[in-house]
Amino acid sequence: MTTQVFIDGAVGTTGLEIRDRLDGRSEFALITLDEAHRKDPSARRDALNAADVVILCLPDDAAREAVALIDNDRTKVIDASTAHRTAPGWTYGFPEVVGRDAVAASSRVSNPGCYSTGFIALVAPLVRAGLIPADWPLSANAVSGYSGGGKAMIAEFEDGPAPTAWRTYALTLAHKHVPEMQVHCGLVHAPIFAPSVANLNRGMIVDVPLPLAVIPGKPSPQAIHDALAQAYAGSRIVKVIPNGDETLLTIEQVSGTDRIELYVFARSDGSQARLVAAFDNLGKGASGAAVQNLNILAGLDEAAGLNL
Ligand SMILES: NC(=O)C1=CN([C@@H]2O[C@H](COP(=O)(O)OP(=O)(O)OC[C@H]3O[C@@H](n4cnc5c(N)ncnc54)[C@H](OP(=O)(O)O)[C@@H]3O)[C@@H](O)[C@H]2O)C=CC1
Ligand SMILES: CC(=O)N[C@@H](CCC(=O)OP(=O)(O)O)C(=O)O
Repeated sequence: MTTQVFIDGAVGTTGLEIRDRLDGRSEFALITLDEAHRKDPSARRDALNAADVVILCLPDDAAREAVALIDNDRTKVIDASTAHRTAPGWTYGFPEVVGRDAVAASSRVSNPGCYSTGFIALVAPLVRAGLIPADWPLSANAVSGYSGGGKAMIAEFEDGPAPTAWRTYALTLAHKHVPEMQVHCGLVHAPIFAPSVANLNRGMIVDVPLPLAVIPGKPSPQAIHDALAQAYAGSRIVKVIPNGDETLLTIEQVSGTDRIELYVFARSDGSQARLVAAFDNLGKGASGAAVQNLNILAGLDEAAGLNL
């Protein structure tokens, strides 16, 4: 059976990447709107209600509006925006963390934020395993390619005058991804989150420092690594990289892919560790994750069409 899919926001950064991944896939038929109608609420209402699955690649307000335009109980929604990531009635679309069955059974799936994907991949299994106490004061540093800011930021870096090489932001410590990080890791306190953007198109590294020697129970780096390896055993998308002799990790090694690599780097005495997630903000951080969720909603192999 062919699944009818409508991407609302199909010519934006995330939407175009989803179209690329669906190209040539006979399991899906795309409902499209031409340039004159792609923002027309009436045309969008028709397309939204004709689809079996809609993928919202829109700013938050437009995503809420799109959901309100759906007036049947058959159309399923995958929302790539921040609008519904902690909303009641929505399933957080991180199958490796919430369970594939939970996503498969849902008609409202919120696609995780890019930074949140890295943080939650690293932290959620460790809180669940009791290796990080739920009330531990966590922090995270991160760097993103500029495509993470969508068309406007791409234009700023590629067409604007003298773009910066690197900048940090969210200096009020209230980045929009913090609530979903806290909720989906089950943390008592919001993590301190320090994102930055570099002058490269795509790619993302999220880095969580852990002072193991002062955490109750003093978990060892090996125990942390083993808990992550166990949580993602068998996943073709979330890869826990065995401890090796890496002395460098580059953002380029994962950009252009839909996988996420998790690392545990530690001092030789085991007193401190850095948990690091490396992935593509437009891959597992957005469009790759949306296609994975679409595959699940359609009852297909979750990794079909992904670049792993
Ligand atoms: N880029 C990334 O790495 C990630 C993005 N996201 C999220 O995905 C969503 C899309 O982001 P992104 O693709 O980067 O953004 P873009 O700005 O690149 O694309 C958004 C698209 O939505 C269109 N649009 C805006 N308002 C409406 C409307 N009312 N009706 C129909 N179309 C509309 C825009 O039109 P126009 O072309 O005319 O501007 C644009 O094409 C956002 O919520 C973003 O936060 C999530 C994870 C990662
Ligand atoms: C570099 C950059 O600006 N990144 C964006 C996050 C991109 C993203 O993933 O946002 P959502 O998933 O929440 O829509 C930001 O920090 O706002």
